[in-house]
Amino acid sequence: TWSTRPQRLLKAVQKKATRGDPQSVISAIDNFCRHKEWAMNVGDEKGAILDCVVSEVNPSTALELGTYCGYSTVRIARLLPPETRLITLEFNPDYAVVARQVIAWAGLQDKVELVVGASGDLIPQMKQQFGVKEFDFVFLDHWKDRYLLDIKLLEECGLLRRGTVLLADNVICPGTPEYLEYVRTNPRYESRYFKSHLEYTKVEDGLEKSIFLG
Ligand SMILES: CCc1ncnc2c1ncn2[C@@H]1O[C@H](/C=C/CNC(=O)c2cc(-c3ccc(F)cc3)cc(O)c2O)[C@@H](O)[C@H]1O
Ligand SMILES: [Mg+2]
Repeated sequence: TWSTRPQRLLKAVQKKATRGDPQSVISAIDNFCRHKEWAMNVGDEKGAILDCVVSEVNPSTALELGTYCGYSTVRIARLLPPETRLITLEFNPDYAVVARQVIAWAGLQDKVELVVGASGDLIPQMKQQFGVKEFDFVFLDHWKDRYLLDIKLLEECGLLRRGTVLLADNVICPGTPEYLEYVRTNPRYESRYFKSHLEYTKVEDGLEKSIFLG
């Protein structure tokens, strides 16, 4: 039976990275995607911007929409202080199986709660089932036509507070026009574009950082 790209990415991590060393996991994935097979991880260039924003926010509770192979999960979780946690939502069980092993290889499983399911179903459960009061930071990197729906849902569920930072990947490529329009025109958000490139390419892409004003 043929392996999938996420399974081949995981093999590269287990071969090249050191257990318990998140940076070596990040480097192994970036090398695999740059030299072997492109994959839709946020990558090293946009990843450095992600690192800066996460470090600046220093979130107690963070949410990631779209785990995929766990690359950005590792990038975020490695920066979180003890007793803080990252909840990451992934609806493809096969991707979740790979991501759990990538996160474990990095030694970050105690900081990360990977939940298998659709964001639209899981976000309304965050308070009751997952004991979340509110999120300090949200990274959006799932289906691009879900970004706007899901931040409206987060608003409705009272999961955003004054100062919550939303960081959205791929606002140029593949693009998230409705989301961009909303966060840039809605007075309840203060938005800023970080110009970068599509992971592992020279194509323009960028991250949109939006602060919820309450
Ligand atoms: C139902 C809501 C919901 N709930 C929970 N999990 C969900 C979900 N909807 C999706 N997922 C999971 O998230 C991941 C999908 C991510 C989607 N990402 C891109 O499409 C993308 C594409 C390019 C690109 C491709 C080709 C090009 F030529 C250029 C650019 C670059 C990028 O950085 C990209 O992120 C998968 O794990 C899904 O299972
Ligand atoms: Mg992306």
